[in-house]
Amino acid sequence: MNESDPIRALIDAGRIDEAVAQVEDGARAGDPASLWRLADWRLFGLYGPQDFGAAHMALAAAAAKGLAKAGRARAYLIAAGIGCAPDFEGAVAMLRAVDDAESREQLALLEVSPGFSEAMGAPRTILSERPLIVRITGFASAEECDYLAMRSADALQPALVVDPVTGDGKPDPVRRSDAMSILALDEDLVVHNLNRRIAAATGTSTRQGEPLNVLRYAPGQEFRRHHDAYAGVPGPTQRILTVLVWLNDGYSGGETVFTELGLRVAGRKGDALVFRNTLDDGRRDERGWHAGAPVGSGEKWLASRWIRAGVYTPE
Ligand SMILES: O=C(O)CCC(=O)C(=O)O
Ligand SMILES: [Fe+2]
Repeated sequence: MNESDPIRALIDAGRIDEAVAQVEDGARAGDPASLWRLADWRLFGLYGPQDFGAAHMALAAAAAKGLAKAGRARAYLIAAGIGCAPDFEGAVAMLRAVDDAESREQLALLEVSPGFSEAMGAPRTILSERPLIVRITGFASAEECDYLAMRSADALQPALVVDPVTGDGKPDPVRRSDAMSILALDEDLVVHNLNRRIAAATGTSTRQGEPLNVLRYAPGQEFRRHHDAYAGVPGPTQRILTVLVWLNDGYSGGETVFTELGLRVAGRKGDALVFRNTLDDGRRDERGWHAGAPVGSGEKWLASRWIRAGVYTPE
């Protein structure tokens, strides 16, 4: 029995109709916690249909009652264009209106982070023409890098690889690091701003990106030689591009090594590496095999985003 959360307790007991009725009654009465729960259910289509409009309305009502996290969540939906046209400036204005400690932190970070258009102006070095491998200097601000590492630290788990047969994640000696993914609805405006920049730098849409991963390699940990694209038939799920953002300095080893090209790249905090995994016809480019070399001393922190040929996060 879940004493602290009676709705959860009803659901766990299989009394779904009662739980739904209580949440709907609470929402109608303007109870912020019920509105928040209803928004979550409508966003994910739990205990009723997926309905982004209803989620927006519930979040707006909860925010009007003073629930700051509802205002922040709605700002993210507006930035990402979930249930509405994307409007980054409108989302920033909404965040400003929320004015709690977390929204102020996000706004301060947005102030010191490169914007969407500045992504195109950052200095680029072409490390390889085919496959295309480009290093972008100063892609992320130091503050953004610290923020990503800080907000991911608690959620880091041993990294998994996708089992090609079952599609499930499983531990594998290929990948020895800790990792976490920032799923779409856990994004905030700071993360979304980075994802927008990644989209701009690769000429893709944010919807093509898989969730941003944050990786932490301890001494001796590595990501052994692998390919980010799938070997099979090209299609919308193919991972056409990868973007890595180095989140820290101060470790030895840990270079990103393109084994077929004899190319070793040592990252600097805030720099990004963009590489194409596929040929023009969408098949895997066999020259794109790569590894994260073992870290010697210190910890290596990295953000990575795999970008698909088609939409990954549907609206
Ligand atoms: O850690 C690295 O340098 C490589 C990471 C990588 O290959 C990936 O995340 O797909
Ligand atoms: Fe990779």
